[in-house]
Amino acid sequence: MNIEISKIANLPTSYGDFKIQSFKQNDKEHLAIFTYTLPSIPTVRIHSECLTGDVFKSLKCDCGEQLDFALKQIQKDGGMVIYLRQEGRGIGLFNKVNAYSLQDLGHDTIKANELLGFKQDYRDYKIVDEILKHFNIKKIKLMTNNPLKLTSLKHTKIVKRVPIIINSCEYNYEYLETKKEKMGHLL
Ligand SMILES: Nc1nc2c(ncn2[C@@H]2O[C@H](COP(=O)(O)OP(=O)(O)OP(=O)(O)O)[C@@H](O)[C@H]2O)c(=O)[nH]1
Ligand SMILES: [Zn+2]
Repeated sequence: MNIEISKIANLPTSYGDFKIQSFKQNDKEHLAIFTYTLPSIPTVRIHSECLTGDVFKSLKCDCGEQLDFALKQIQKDGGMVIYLRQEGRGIGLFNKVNAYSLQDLGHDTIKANELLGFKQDYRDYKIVDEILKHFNIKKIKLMTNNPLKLTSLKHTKIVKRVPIIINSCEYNYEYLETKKEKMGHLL
């Protein structure tokens, strides 16, 4: 895998002080955001980009609140957010907006993808192993509810799953139900 690795920079945030490093794979510029001190078994959040949720605080999904939860918890416990540029479960922002438009007509998140000719999920997590190897991290506590993520790492041992549960609201209720019933999320 051909990866370009940036220098490390300080990233002071409203959550506290982090460091940031970018890992460039083809045209994707992924990020590791990590605490100054990393425990021997750090808490890691693998977060897939969701511009609408992460930046604009959309209530259609739980991404923004999950990122908020992860940054708070990781600032406290020590660890890393690996921010993967796999917007819309890999279909990209433009297609996700088209999928949202179909969801406005009553289709769920999976059906909307299918109506556009896409599978439900295109993400892959190989780069995560490479990023963790770069930091010499061999064991992690993984913050997720997604069972696919728990089996996605080949070089890193997940010693514990840390649930990341966000309260549902009227706008994301169906999305969370679909994740639980059709995608097997541990909610
Ligand atoms: N195609 C599509 N992508 C979506 C939709 N809602 C959120 N996403 C994307 O889904 C990704 C987040 O996936 P989730 O299933 O919410 O969570 P996860 O990362 O699989 O699992 P957790 O680790 O438990 O959070 C991000 O890339 C979002 O942009 C949607 O309705 N359609
Ligand atoms: Zn989202």
